[in-house]
Amino acid sequence: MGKEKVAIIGSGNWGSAIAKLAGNNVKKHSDIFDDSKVPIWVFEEDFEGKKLTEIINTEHENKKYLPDVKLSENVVAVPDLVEAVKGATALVFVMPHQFLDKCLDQLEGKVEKNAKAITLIKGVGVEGPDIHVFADVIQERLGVSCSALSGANIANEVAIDRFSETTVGYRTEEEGQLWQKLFQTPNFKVQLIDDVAGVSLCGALKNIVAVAAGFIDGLEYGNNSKAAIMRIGLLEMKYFCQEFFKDVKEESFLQESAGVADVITSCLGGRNRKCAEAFVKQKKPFDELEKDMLNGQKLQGIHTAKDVHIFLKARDRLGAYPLFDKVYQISWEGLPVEKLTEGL
Ligand SMILES: NC(=O)c1ccc[n+]([C@@H]2O[C@H](COP(=O)([O-])OP(=O)(O)OC[C@H]3O[C@@H](n4cnc5c(N)ncnc54)[C@H](O)[C@@H]3O)[C@@H](O)[C@H]2O)c1
Ligand SMILES: O=P(O)(O)OC[C@H](O)CO
Repeated sequence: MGKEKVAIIGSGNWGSAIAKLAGNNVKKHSDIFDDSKVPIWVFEEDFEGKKLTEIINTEHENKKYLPDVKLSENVVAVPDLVEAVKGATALVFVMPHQFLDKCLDQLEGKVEKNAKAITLIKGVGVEGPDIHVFADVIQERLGVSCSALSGANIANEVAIDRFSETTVGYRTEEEGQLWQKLFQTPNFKVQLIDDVAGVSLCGALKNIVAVAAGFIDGLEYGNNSKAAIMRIGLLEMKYFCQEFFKDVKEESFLQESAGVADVITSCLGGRNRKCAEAFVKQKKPFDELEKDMLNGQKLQGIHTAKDVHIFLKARDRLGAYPLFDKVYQISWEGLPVEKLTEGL
């Protein structure tokens, strides 16, 4: 069997951080991976008068989305999506969830038959009463086995090698071990679990909880209130998974980084939290705050709150998830933020 050829699909804040790890690790495990080139698909744009791909390929740094972090020289920016995945057998999906569908439209029928994939995207796909995790969507649409990685992983901290953990929910143990080799470093510990849905859903739903935590910060209610939001949020995450995805594993919530640890880091330090605090304090809509505060990076939590609202409404189960619903009502329907804790 030939060596695995990696391609990274997405080059934002997390995509660039993970490209740094992967670019180094293919060299460390050159018996398994082709270490000559790790293509990273870049949605082309100009930055400071140059093409972003040109900056990445000459300065080995994504100056817009992950400044001051050097990427290994084998990480090569490619503006054409189909070109980026040509010949790749290990596909890493890591773009804001709102762009996945369009990418899959372009990739259908274009990936290697023996490829496998992993998604690092946090979100869910909803159509009325139907809900899907993205690992299943990618698997279905591209015909490749797709695992999921999620955890307490603020990209800027991982990128500068601060100790962190993450969880891979694998399809097969062998694939889990491959992804572990691609991402693990002495300071980025990759745990494996046979729970693609649990890992994926924790990553998506914690973003709703992080928005609620940001509202609490905006209201200046203090740490007891924030801890209560984290506890209630984690419980709603667990009930949701168990109600709608029967095979999720209990361990994913408390024993894995994808569960409780990601709730904590996101409620303390994430972008969803930060913008939700500003939503309360600056009284501006989220799309404006995203533009003002994130320099092109994207919020996931408010969109996931809307997706989950659509799904729960279609299933007539809104009443069972009051925190998720309050976040939706406040973010999208003008409910006063002071109502957040009422009835919880
Ligand atoms: N940043 C983090 O700390 C972090 C950590 C773990 C997981 N995640 C998850 O990883 C996923 C990707 O996040 P990120 O931080 O890499 O992205 P990001 O928030 O930095 O978003 C910017 C990216 O979106 C791309 N983009 C903008 N418009 C686009 C378009 N029309 N079509 C396609 N791409 C477009 C940009 O080119 C850029 O690559 C998200 O689901 C996020 O929740 C992020
Ligand atoms: O910055 P956020 O809120 O998108 O969260 C980033 C990561 O998901 C934290 O694990």
